[in-house]
Parts: sequence; C-alpha cells; structure tokens
Amino acid sequence: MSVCGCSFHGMEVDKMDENDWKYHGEGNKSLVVSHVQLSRVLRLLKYPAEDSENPPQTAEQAFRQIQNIVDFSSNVMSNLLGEKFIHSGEVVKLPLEFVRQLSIKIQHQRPAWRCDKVMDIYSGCALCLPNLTSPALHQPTHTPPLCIEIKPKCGFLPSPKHVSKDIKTKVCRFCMHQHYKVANGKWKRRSLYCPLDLFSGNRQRMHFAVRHLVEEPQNNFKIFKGGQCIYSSKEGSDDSPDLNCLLHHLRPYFMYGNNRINSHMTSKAVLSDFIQVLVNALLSGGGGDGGGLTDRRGESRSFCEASLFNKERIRHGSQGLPSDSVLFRILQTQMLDTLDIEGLFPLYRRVEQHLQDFPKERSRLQIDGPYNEAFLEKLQKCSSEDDGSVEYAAAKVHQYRVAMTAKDCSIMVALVPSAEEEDDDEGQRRLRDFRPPAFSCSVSILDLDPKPFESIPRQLRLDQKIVSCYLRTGGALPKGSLPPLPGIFSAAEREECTLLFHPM
Ligand SMILES: O=P(O)(O)O[C@@H]1[C@@H](OP(=O)(O)O)[C@H](OP(=O)(O)O)[C@H](O)[C@H](OP(=O)(O)O)[C@H]1OP(=O)(O)O
Ligand SMILES: Nc1ncnc2c1ncn2[C@@H]1O[C@H](COP(=O)(O)OP(=O)(O)OP(=O)(O)O)[C@@H](O)[C@H]1O
Repeated sequence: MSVCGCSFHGMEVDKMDENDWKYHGEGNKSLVVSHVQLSRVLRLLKYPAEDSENPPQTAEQAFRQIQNIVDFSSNVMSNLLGEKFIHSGEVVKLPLEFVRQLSIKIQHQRPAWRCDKVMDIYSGCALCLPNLTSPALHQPTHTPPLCIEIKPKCGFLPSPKHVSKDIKTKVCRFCMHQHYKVANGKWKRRSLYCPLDLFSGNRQRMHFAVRHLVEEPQNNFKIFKGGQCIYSSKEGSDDSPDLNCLLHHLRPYFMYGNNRINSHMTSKAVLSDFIQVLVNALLSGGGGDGGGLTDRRGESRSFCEASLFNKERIRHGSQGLPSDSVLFRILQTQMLDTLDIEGLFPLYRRVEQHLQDFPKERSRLQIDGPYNEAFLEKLQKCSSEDDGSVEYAAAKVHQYRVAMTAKDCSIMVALVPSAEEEDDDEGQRRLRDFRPPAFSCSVSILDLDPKPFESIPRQLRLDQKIVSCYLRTGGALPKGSLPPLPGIFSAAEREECTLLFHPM
C-alpha cells in the first residue's frame, strides 16, 4: 500500500494534481482515470448516487474492499487464468482534496447513463494499475499501439442436467440476454455477436464473432489508439459507431497487408486484416504447447442455435483453443460453474441458512475472503459428490462466484506495430506487400473483482427474466432492433455468413 507522504510509480502522493489525470472510462462499479504522461491508471470505487451525502462504507471498509480485489486477483484469479495475463495493481491512499477536485474535473465527461452512481470521494482509496491501453513498452516516436478491449461473456451452454428450461441448452445466455436488453431499452439494437463463436478456437467462427463485435460493440468491444478510445458504442445514442472513422484510423496500420488492389486496400481488406491480427493474438499463448485441445464443453455445448454462423461453412474443422491462450483459460474458469445458477441456488440457500444460525461461521467459510491460498484450495479441492455439508455448499458457491468473475472480465489486446513494419524503404515495402502486417502483441485480463455472495439471488432472478422474455417473444424482436448493415458488410454476406477469412 502507498499512503500520503509516500510515492508510487514516481508520483509523490502529497503532490498529486488533478490536472495530471484525465477521465478514461467506467463500468458499473468503478471509474478509471489515466495519467497524462505515465502509463498508469487509478481505479476508484463508485457508490449509488443516493448515497453520495452519506458514504455506504467507512474509509477502512473501502480500503479492505480494494485490498480484497487485489488479493482475489493475485491469489485466486491469477492462479486460474495464468499470471502472465494478470496485473493486480496496488491499493493507494490519496489526499481527499485531490480526489474531490478530480471528481469535479471529470464529471462532465461521464456518460449520463452511468451517473446513477457517483465516484467515491470520501475514502481516498483507489487501485493503481498499469495503463493497459497505452503500454509503456512502446516508443512514443513510433506509431501508437492499438489496444482492443473485449468483454467476451459466457462461452458455453449449461449442462441439461441442471436446467429447467430446455432453451438454455440450445441458445446461449448472451444471445438470450440481448433480447431482454433490447426489450428493456438498455440497447437500441441487438448485437449479433455470439460468445460461443469467439470461444470456438475455429478461426472462421472467431472472425465472424469479432465482425459482429465491430458492428455493434455495446459494452463488449472498444478500440484505443495511443491510450485514447477511438471506437465504442455511445450508450443511449441511436447512432451506430462510425465505422468509416475507424477505418481511417486502422488503414495506416495495415498498408502492407496481402489484400492490396493496385496499391489501394479496400475497406473490407483493412477490416479483415485487423480482425485476423486480433484473432491471432487471442489464439496466441506467449509460449507453451499451443496445441489445439478438445475442450470440455463437447460439441453440443459449444454451438448456440441463435448464432448466425452457418456450421456447414466450416472449412477448416474445429481446431479448439490452444491450452495456453487467454480464451482457453477464461473458458476453463467460467466452467467452474458446473451446476448453473439453478443447480447452485439450493446450495447457496444451505450456506445462507447456516449463516443465519451461526453468523460467526462467515469468517471460517471465507464468505467475504480473505482471498488467499486457503480460499483457492477450497474451491479447487471441492469434492464431486454432495455430502450434504455446508463446506461442500460453500465450496460450490465459491466456484460459482469465481466463474461469475470470469464471465464478466475483459480482455485487453495491445498491438504494437513492429519497428521493421514502420521502416519506409520502398524496396523493402514491396517485398512485404504480400504478407500480413507484423505486430508484437500482449494480452491482459482486467476487471477481476470478486462477486459478492449476496449477488446470487439476483443472478437467479435475472436468469428467470431473461429466459421467460426469450420464450415469450420466441426470439422475435421489435422492428429496427437488428443492427443496420453498414456499407462494409453486405446483406449477402450476413445471410450466407461468408467470411472475410484469409488463412495465414
Ligand atoms: O449479470 P450480467 O451478465 O448482466 O453482467 C453484469 C454486466 O452486465 P452486461 O450484461 O455485461 O451488460 C454489468 O455491466 P454493465 O454495467 O452493463 O456495463 C456489470 O459488469 C455487472 O457486474 P457488477 O455487478 O458491476 O460487478 C455484471 O453483473 P454480474 O452478473 O457479473 O454480477
Ligand atoms: N488497467 C487499465 N488500463 C486501461 N484501461 C482500464 C484499466 N482498467 C480499466 N480500464 C478501462 O476502464 C473501464 C472500466 O473499468 P472496469 O471494467 O474495471 O470497471 P467496472 O466498473 O469493474 O466494470 P463492470 O461494469 O464490468 O463492473 C474498462 O472498460 C477499461 O476501458
């Protein structure tokens, strides 16, 4: 921990100046500001706006909450997902005046739909992390890195053993949830992205999935260039994000690809090369065996009937995800949810009842942490048979909560153009014209916060609402809720599910 009077990453805490920081982004429970020069961000907690006068927790509790996030990330999630992808950060204690000024400074940049919550200006606690959208490794004089943030969501179908509605074994949670979100006005248009395609390990399906993320990013897809967000969905807006503007940004990075027509790359080709590079990064593992593995989902649990991808069109078989890839690790962790919320809920109730009878057991069962090796061991060594004990039930709840975190995390892929690619020699360039662009890439996982024990009943209610909405509407949506077809994706392409796919 760093406190007033100390320094962290070259910043003297007592001399913190809000003008050195700018608004970077936010989610449902935290707000992120980035340093204007250093590659660091501060992640601050948010509270419901009605609590703004009266913070819901003390400074010590806020500190503990952030320390829990660090411990959960470094002792639990890092072990399951792979250390190389994780940056757990450190808790810092900031001067209250700095935090207050910062909150005023950034307020007008916050999206209106997120303003039902306010930034915590009372505790002075924050999480300091590397800025993953502006990696320190790149040289400022060179072309800025492109960073792509993907919130992939759940990549498998639950087992039929535990679910009461057959539809849950056919259509994935994300695709059903899209109908519910559009029906409730959270988004104007439905995303045609399907996580099961992204997690398939099959390049065609992955390409198809990313294309739909580009088309309708919602909160699942953002692109940053040199630390600035250049492409995302504008929440509450009727407009689609500006694809032409994105292409304008991307074109210089893909000038030397293999799709040039008379020295000019078509927009399609730029986008296709971009997606191909991104898919490669998602499949890369940074060492390890890299071999395709048959995943534990099995054929029937890895295809979603709502996906528009046409199975018949798979040209290169189903490769499976390399075991050292970020997607494989996330999927394995998501699959710690073996019972589905419906099978888990009775076990949650068993723990809840036990805690009502013996409140002091909360600490022994590590319901709110500490998130240490013992916690990890509990969930990893959980027996496969229910012996009726509260320990078994608590271990399954721990597993479920870890899986929830993995279903809600985001991946950041940083693409740094290779120095060689930037050299401007015409002869060299001609030689390179027919091979794909080179980038060095690094892959990280963010937002690995523990999900509270108390969030489980809400999960069950939401699951029921999503399924009944889907069954009620029969998967039908109000007119106009499908994404428009931007010029770059022709109607024929969508219908036939033809892909802009170029084997490496
Ligand atoms: O329940 P879900 O699947 O809708 O996920 C929630 C996310 O909604 P999404 O569907 O991704 O738009 C939601 O994201 P948004 O606020 O919609 O951007 C949060 O990530 C939420 O997590 P938490 O409660 O803030 O810890 C997420 O809640 P958890 O279920 O992970 O607790
Ligand atoms: N280390 C980081 N470097 C760069 N950008 C970051 C970093 N951490 C978070 N961000 C940005 O800030 C946004 C919000 O952060 P985060 O997803 O952690 O918030 P959250 O409130 O936990 O989200 P959720 O809605 O999923 O609960 C992210 O989508 C990402 O764009």
